[in-house]
Amino acid sequence: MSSMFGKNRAGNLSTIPDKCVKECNVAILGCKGSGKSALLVKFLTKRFISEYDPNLEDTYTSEDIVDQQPVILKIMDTADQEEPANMERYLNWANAFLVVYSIDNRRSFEVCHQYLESLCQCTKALHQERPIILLGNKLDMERYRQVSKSDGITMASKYGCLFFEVSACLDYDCVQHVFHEVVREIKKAAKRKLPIHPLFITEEKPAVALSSVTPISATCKEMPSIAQAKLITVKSSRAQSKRRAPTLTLLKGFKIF
Ligand SMILES: Nc1nc2c(ncn2[C@@H]2O[C@H](COP(=O)(O)OP(=O)(O)OP(=O)(O)O)[C@@H](O)[C@H]2O)c(=O)[nH]1
Repeated sequence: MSSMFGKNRAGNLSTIPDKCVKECNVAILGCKGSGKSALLVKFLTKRFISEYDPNLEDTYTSEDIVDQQPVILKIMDTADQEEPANMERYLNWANAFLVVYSIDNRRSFEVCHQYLESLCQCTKALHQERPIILLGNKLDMERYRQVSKSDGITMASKYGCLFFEVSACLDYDCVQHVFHEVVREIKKAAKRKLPIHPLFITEEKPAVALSSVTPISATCKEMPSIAQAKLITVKSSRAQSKRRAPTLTLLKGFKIF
């Protein structure tokens, strides 16, 4: 059933105008400590946190406006231990991926290589496209940089991803821009009539996916069975044209004020 659903959705995408693209599921991948949670919290609240429980996987929902169109962003903060695991599970759920490394940690960059390789292999096998953005985090740690910007660009080019460098603890606008780019990329993929939906749908059904700054263009991509992932809805004040960050309880068990 889920498989059929996936195919049907894919088939209908060509007839779906931009304004109907309402929902997208984004999985944030990357090794421990790369700053996935911090980036997500920054996007949701404009704040930077440094405390977290690294072992929990959660999914958050944010209502936002991208290019004057409302969108529901569901974002999964994954918690792989050391290396890519359970890629199928992610591929079954996500419309797009943010693959994160820390510019001051070479190992985290190498793990991204594994993620990108896995994602591309899976999406190729499934003949599907999932937008991917390669994201170098902790730009504020420039003086400890172990991964050059050109290394990031090269890897992104290789896998047909967009590429950005940001800092979760600095400028909010840059972080927001990345998430909005994901939405634009998903929209572009939908316009190209590519099947950006999961082949297997669980309770977490992406309605229609969505997703351009910078560099390189996207090529490969594809999805998780959000097993027991906790879903937390954050009614973003941004969606209501207010710039106040909401108070919410989320992120791996921590309270953010
Ligand atoms: N200097 C700096 N530190 C950051 C930044 N982003 C995250 N951190 C710190 O890096 C550490 C790991 O951040 P997390 O957001 O928990 O990383 P994660 O990828 O979610 O890690 P796991 O939860 O273990 O998967 C924390 O101490 C954060 O405070 C950043 O942009 N700059």
